[in-house]
Amino acid sequence: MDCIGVIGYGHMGGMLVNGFLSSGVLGIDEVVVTSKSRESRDACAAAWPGIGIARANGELARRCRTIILAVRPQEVTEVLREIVPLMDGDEHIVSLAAGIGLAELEGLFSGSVTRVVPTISSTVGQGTTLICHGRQVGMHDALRVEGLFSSIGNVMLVEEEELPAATILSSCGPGLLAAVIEELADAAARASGLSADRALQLATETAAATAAYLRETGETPGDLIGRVATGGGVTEVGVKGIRERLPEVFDEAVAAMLERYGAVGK
Ligand SMILES: NC(=O)C1=CN([C@@H]2O[C@H](COP(=O)(O)OP(=O)(O)OC[C@H]3O[C@@H](n4cnc5c(N)ncnc54)[C@H](O)[C@@H]3O)[C@@H](O)[C@H]2O)C=CC1
Ligand SMILES: O=C(O)[C@@H]1CCC=N1
Repeated sequence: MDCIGVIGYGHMGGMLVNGFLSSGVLGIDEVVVTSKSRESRDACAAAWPGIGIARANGELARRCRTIILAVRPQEVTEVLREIVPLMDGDEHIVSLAAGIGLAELEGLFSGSVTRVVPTISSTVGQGTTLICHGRQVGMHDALRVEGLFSSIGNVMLVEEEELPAATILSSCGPGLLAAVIEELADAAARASGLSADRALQLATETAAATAAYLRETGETPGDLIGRVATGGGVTEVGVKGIRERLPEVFDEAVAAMLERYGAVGK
């Protein structure tokens, strides 16, 4: 059987297994998992009774044609060196590792390789998975991977040179926006008698509602600000301060992330 193997059952590996099985795109007998930590293997077996848990990465590689590497970037080389000698060569390696390029992956496995960048928001069926196929990937394998990830959210095909910036937006983005939501809520709570819990509840709901508004109306953020900020009113003084200071903050954050992106896994 053409099983899907998932090496690493951490945040991403766990999310993908849950998503693929919950959506029904894969059956329980079509997934094999390995993970270094005993706790995560036990958690997987408990969450999905009957799922294949391989004793070693090599065993998984012998059983599966599509192999998803959901280990940290610094662990990718070790895992590929371990499994490639045991593989036939017609497998499809799907790497989630941020910052590890196709050339590096193809240097370790000369067959079909795809880079995929999921997002934690696919836990709730939202957000966009980025997909970048290597030159060796045939139509059948490409469509299979795109179909798998479509079951947990949107997918976008990207060129490899677009991946760093696209990753920051789509995949790091939930972390960045969560920090913004937290800071906004904390500032409001500090300045008032509103409890921290209620401030966070309001800020979170407002973020979700604002994204829904922009998505559904097609308005730009500038259009929306124009509707909210009554002339001489409250919003405009806040937006003015943010527009003066945020570009520098975000330019620095993006520059730091791009620098780290180029160094991760080295
Ligand atoms: N967390 C995120 O939102 C995103 C992460 N990624 C990428 O996904 C990959 C995984 O990230 P996370 O799930 O956050 O990491 P994590 O640290 O939560 O999970 C890594 C898993 O790999 C296992 N592992 C480590 N060495 C292993 C080995 N030799 N054999 C088998 N299993 C091994 C660990 O036990 C752990 O379960 C990374 O390469 C990351 O760049 C990509 C997009 C988003
Ligand atoms: O922070 C990270 O390195 C991973 C890759 C993209 C999102 N999370």
